[in-house]
Amino acid sequence: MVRSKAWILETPFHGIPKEDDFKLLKEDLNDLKDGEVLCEALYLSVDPYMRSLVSLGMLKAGSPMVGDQVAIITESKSRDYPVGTNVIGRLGWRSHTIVSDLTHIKLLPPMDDLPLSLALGPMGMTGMTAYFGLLEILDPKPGETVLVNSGAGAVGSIVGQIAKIKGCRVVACAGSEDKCKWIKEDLGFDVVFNYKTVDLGEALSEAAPDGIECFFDNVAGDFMSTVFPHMKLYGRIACCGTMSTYNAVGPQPSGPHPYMTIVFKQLRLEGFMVRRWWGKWSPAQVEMLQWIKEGKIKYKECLFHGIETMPKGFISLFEGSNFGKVIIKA
Ligand SMILES: NC(=O)C1=CN([C@@H]2O[C@H](COP(=O)(O)OP(=O)(O)OC[C@H]3O[C@@H](n4cnc5c(N)ncnc54)[C@H](OP(=O)(O)O)[C@@H]3O)[C@@H](O)[C@H]2O)C=CC1
Ligand SMILES: CCCCCC(=O)/C=C/[C@@H]1[C@@H](C/C=C\CCCC(=O)O)[C@@H](O)C[C@H]1O
Repeated sequence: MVRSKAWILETPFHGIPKEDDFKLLKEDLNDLKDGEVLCEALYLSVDPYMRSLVSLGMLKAGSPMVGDQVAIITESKSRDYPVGTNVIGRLGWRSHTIVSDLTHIKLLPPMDDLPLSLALGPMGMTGMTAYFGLLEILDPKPGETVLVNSGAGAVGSIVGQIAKIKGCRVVACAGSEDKCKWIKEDLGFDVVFNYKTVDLGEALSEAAPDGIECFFDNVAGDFMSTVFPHMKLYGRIACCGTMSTYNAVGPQPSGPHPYMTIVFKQLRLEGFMVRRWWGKWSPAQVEMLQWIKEGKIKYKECLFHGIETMPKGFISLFEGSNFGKVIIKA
């Protein structure tokens, strides 16, 4: 008999999630039926969207926490997935899972000798978000200025590096001096500032006196409103996420938004969900693997140890204490 540990949402979040909002349950799993496999989590992902699922009413009190994990098959009654196979799947915040519908798991992308956890970071959902959000939505040209916020995060750090590969000038910001040092010195972004300690408008005027062609926005809210006047004519904005609003309590802030600037500068804003390019993930992963092996894409992981630490890892995303991709090693 296998005992699984599984996190549920006990109390819907109010503001920034708290450890008390979660509850860890223990469940005895049944024996496998024909066609089923038993997955044991190796690495689990925590991501900002999990917070927004509560605001959207998609996660309620008592719901199992959702999310991707890299797992190993430890028991199998399926020929397609023998014992020892590594897989990735949206299996939730749980240590062991019986999978009956095998479309819920997939083989990992080819990763050579890279750590398996990268299938949740640069080789996985966050890396693909950076890849497609930048290349498909913004389509930056060599010499153009690309601005990215949350620049030391899982998505932002990859956005900036791909923009550098494409010959762009990268302006990025992050919320601590350590993060700024990493993205400036190790990742080679051109202009970096700590948005918490500067006047954002002044920092942008200084960083991009001729204006910004491409803005990859992970934050939205006042940050985005402040950026509009610094955009160039026909500037492009990829709306990737809204870190500044996920923990908002009550009605969402309504502005001010410089709408006239959007019209006058003929800006293009486009929201996206990375699954739009699901069919193109494989070649993108091949290119990402190559860039990582060539040292053109560097990555940082913020590792938490033990499934018990999942709420802590998740909360770190909203405290800004994470560096790169937050991963829980089971
Ligand atoms: N559209 C899509 O398909 C996808 C969108 N996303 C979005 O991409 C964004 C980045 O995700 P991800 O890279 O995983 O997360 P990160 O690794 O960037 O972690 C979140 C970071 O956001 C910053 N932050 C936290 N709270 C605030 C706040 N109130 N205002 C401004 N910044 C804040 C912190 O960095 P700092 O120290 O710089 O403040 C924190 O470290 C999110 O908005 C996410 O929802 C992610 C995946 C897919
Ligand atoms: C729901 C707000 C999402 C904010 C941006 C973001 O981080 C998106 C991440 C997606 C995530 C979406 C999960 C559920 C969305 C709601 C249901 C649905 O339409 O499927 C997950 O799919 C990985 C990222 O693509």
